[in-house]
Amino acid sequence: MKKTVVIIGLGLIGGSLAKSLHESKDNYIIGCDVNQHTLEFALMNEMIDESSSSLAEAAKNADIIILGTPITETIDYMTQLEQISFDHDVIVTDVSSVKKPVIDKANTLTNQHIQFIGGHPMAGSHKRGVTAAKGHLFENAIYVLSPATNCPATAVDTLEELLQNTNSHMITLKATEHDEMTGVVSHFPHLIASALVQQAKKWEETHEFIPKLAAGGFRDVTRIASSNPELWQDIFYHNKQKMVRMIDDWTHEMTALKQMLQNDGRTELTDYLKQAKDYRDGLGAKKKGAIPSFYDLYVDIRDQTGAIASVANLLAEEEISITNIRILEIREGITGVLRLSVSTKNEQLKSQRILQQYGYELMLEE
Ligand SMILES: NC(=O)c1ccc[n+]([C@@H]2O[C@H](COP(=O)([O-])OP(=O)(O)OC[C@H]3O[C@@H](n4cnc5c(N)ncnc54)[C@H](O)[C@@H]3O)[C@@H](O)[C@H]2O)c1
Ligand SMILES: O=C(O)C(=O)C[C@]1(C(=O)O)C=C[C@@H](O)C=C1
Repeated sequence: MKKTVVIIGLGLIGGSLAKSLHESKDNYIIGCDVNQHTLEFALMNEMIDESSSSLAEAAKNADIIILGTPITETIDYMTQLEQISFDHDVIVTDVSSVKKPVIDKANTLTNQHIQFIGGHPMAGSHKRGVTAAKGHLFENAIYVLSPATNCPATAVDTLEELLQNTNSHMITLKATEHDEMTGVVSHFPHLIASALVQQAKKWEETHEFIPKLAAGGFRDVTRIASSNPELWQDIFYHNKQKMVRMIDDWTHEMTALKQMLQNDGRTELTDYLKQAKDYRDGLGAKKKGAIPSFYDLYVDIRDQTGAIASVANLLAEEEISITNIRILEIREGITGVLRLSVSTKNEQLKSQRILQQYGYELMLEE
């Protein structure tokens, strides 16, 4: 029997979920959003079967409700859902980047029909809104689930079954450990990226050529500073204790680096950089466990029309599937670097052989 899935908030994440869930004919998707254009876009692009402006109406018939809204709105919606008289059990999940405040709220709900499971797909982008949504956004990504205290295991099974459509890897984490870990590898880096951009902006006051020198390195490390400011202040706010602790850690780290420089500690500094490099290089090399492997190739390409398509076509002809593609640096008139990711070592080596045959210069990274 078809499952009725209500998605509230059809932006980048809610819209991407709508797209991937709608691909299965087993789901009937009802979309709700404060933005009328978003609903029209979602209907027109067949991301949803029906739109609704009434949460109560839509929720009544739902088997599963997904809150795809910013965290503060998600918590408000949980209060509203609590008031609805359901005549059957309904699974409610969210996609918020911070889990503790959401799970704390879920644990206070007394509506016996609500089975709450916190959710967080670990994929996204600096873009926002329904037009940025992609059906394959969560492919190979980690999807964290954090069930509320009284949530039955059968509800988790049902949600996992639904989310199979996303082709993500689901893992269960406690809210606090989730927030600590995402604090380190997601939230804090966003804060630092914005701080780096602010620093460059200040230096530009006395060095106006700075933006022209901002090449691959600066662009790589600050891409996420282009994310939605309202959304990110909400994430920082809801994870503020962890953020404050990480700012202290960071200050300590910077002080240590400052001392190395002031003391001419070149060996110490090399060791520090080497340790960081080894750890960073090892991130993609996990052979087992929940984190999928990615094998990267860095290909030199020229700044000319069709350069990327040529590389992609050569690999497609050999049925090598590219799991990620990124231009790291292209400057007018000279070569740039294309980073391609594939899923296995074999595919990486095969890609290397094919591209070298066609004269491409490249480098491999595991
Ligand atoms: N952006 C990311 O990379 C990312 C990744 C994983 C999880 N998340 C989480 O996903 C959630 C949504 O983020 P996003 O990036 O999709 O944002 P977004 O701005 O792209 O989408 C939010 C959507 O919610 C709608 N909305 C806002 N308030 C609403 C309300 N009161 N009622 C109904 N609709 C409302 C907006 O109109 C918009 O369509 C956040 O909780 C965020 O923490 C974001
Ligand atoms: O790729 C990006 O731009 C993201 O910021 C995605 C990202 C991340 O930090 O990795 C951002 C927030 C999330 O909650 C999950 C994923």
